Amino acid sequence: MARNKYDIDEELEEEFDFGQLKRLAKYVGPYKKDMIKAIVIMLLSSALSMLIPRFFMTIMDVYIPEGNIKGIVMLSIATMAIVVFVCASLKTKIILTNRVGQNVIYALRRDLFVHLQELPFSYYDDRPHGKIQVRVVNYVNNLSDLLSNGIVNTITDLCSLIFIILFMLSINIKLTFVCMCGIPILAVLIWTVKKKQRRAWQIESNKQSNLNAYIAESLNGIRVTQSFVREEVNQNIFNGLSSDYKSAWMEAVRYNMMLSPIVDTISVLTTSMVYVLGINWMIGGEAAITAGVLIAFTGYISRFWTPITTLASFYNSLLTSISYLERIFETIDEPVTVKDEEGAVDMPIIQGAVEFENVDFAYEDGIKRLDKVSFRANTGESYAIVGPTGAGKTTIINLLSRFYNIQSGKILIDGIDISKVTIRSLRKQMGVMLQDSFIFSGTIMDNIRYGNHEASDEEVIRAAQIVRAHDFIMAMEQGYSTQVNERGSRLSQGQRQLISFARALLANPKILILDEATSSIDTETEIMLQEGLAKLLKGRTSFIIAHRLSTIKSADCIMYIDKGKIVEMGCHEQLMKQKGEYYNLYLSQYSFLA
Ligand SMILES: Nc1ncnc2c1ncn2[C@@H]1O[C@H](COP(=O)(O)OP(=O)(O)OP(=O)(O)O)[C@@H](O)[C@H]1O
Repeated sequence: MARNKYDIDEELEEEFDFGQLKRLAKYVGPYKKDMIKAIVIMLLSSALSMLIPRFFMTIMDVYIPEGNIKGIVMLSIATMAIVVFVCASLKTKIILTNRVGQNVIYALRRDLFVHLQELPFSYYDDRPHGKIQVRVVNYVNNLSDLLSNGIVNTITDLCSLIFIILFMLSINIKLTFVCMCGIPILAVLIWTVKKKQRRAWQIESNKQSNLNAYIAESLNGIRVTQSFVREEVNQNIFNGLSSDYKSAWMEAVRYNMMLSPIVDTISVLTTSMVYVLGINWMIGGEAAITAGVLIAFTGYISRFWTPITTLASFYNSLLTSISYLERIFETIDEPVTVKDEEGAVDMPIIQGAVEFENVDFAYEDGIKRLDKVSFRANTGESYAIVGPTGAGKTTIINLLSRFYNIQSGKILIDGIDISKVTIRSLRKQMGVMLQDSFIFSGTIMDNIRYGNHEASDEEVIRAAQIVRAHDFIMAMEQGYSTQVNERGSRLSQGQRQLISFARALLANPKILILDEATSSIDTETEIMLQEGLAKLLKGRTSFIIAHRLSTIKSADCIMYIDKGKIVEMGCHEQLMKQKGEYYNLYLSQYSFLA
């Protein structure tokens, strides 16, 4: 039930939020020393390189007329030494800034991932996974340039600009003002496109997110796509999203591209003005303007526009990055709605008594999926939950593990309200096998051990034996060390279920929850599995959801759920005598025996 589908854009923030940059600065904080080192080295190199045009001026106006060869050689050597120093400092800066950039990206990505691990089911119910993934991978990557070069370059370029202006002023004030007269024009142009440019990058990030969401969805559903021969339809949807992304990117880049030619044009115009006016003033007999002054000025003008061009491109990448940062921090700020309450204590060792007291629950506001559900499950007994599709069976067990918060009522384990204990201590004592028997990439041994990472190989094998998975695992080329793919595409559906079953058992839980655990397992294996389970379930409270009633006939108690309410409750014999909903369901499955 995705509120935010691949073809629905995410909301865009109106205002340019400088707070995002402040937050980013906190990530850079730990690497202050490296940043300062890089800035100092670059400032030094920039200050030294400012001397070069001055050297040329001295050579032209003083040493050449004087015929001072020694002076010319000395200044040439000094120029070469400065060039070597500039190259070495550039290399050091690249190493330092890349280190800082990559460390910050690492920390941001880590925080995102850690937070994503904490977000409740409801967050994932509402979003396509592709839109989440694009934030962790692409958006964070896109910050790389801003972080690795942007910050240091901006500071050093700003300082260089100040140095250059000071040096130019010290040579000739009039020519300096001629050179600077293009800056207000540039500032007005940047200000004019700023809003549109920012919006264009926000739209680009939205379109990228949509495309990613669709790719992820299509890959997950590729089997269904191919079996229903939907490739062409999907191709059209993909083309649409891809071309939206392309157009959004072109539009955003158009603004970025505008800046560089504008800077170049202004730079060429002001440089020409410096030459034309400078030469005119020199010919007109202005003593302060000599050939050396004009040559030195030429050197400074080219340097003057270089930092302005880099600052302009930094401004571009800042606008791009802000739109990504907004999404990244939005995810990190997403509230963890299912979390430990203040003062929550660890759940003591669970005995297994479970009680629902008038529990109401809705996934979406106003649509109740459980309505005043109340029942009591005794320690060590097995409870089956049956009922029509969509009745609320999975919802009940989702609430027992506190995957969602309930709206009203109470859920108690051993008399303790589960909302008052830490989630970790609660879930660690439960063995849950969800309908989705997810298999992770890795070995079969790793997959079973997911239920308890401290379990020994023997314990893993023992769990697999109980659920009758051992034989098929041993028949595979490398037994428990066989590599399986994500989602377990090398395994049959039944084999995947057996592996997740073993995983749930390995947690050695006091409360075991099985949601359609055996729906894809053949009857013969299931009968064998039931024998093993009967022994294993002793002393544990279990909740078993099953559509196949043979699986749950022997449960101590069966609850029949319909439309979010418990309609009937009792053991198989009692419910059969009652001749109600359970009886009808049973007859519908076994009428051939009658
Ligand atoms: N994440 C969700 N967001 C919104 N509605 C949901 C969500 N999950 C389930 N529902 C709705 O809640 C109701 C109960 O769903 P639930 O999964 O508990 O049914 P179930 O009895 O386990 O069904 P089945 O036998 O098909 O597994 C259904 O109507 C379903 O559409």
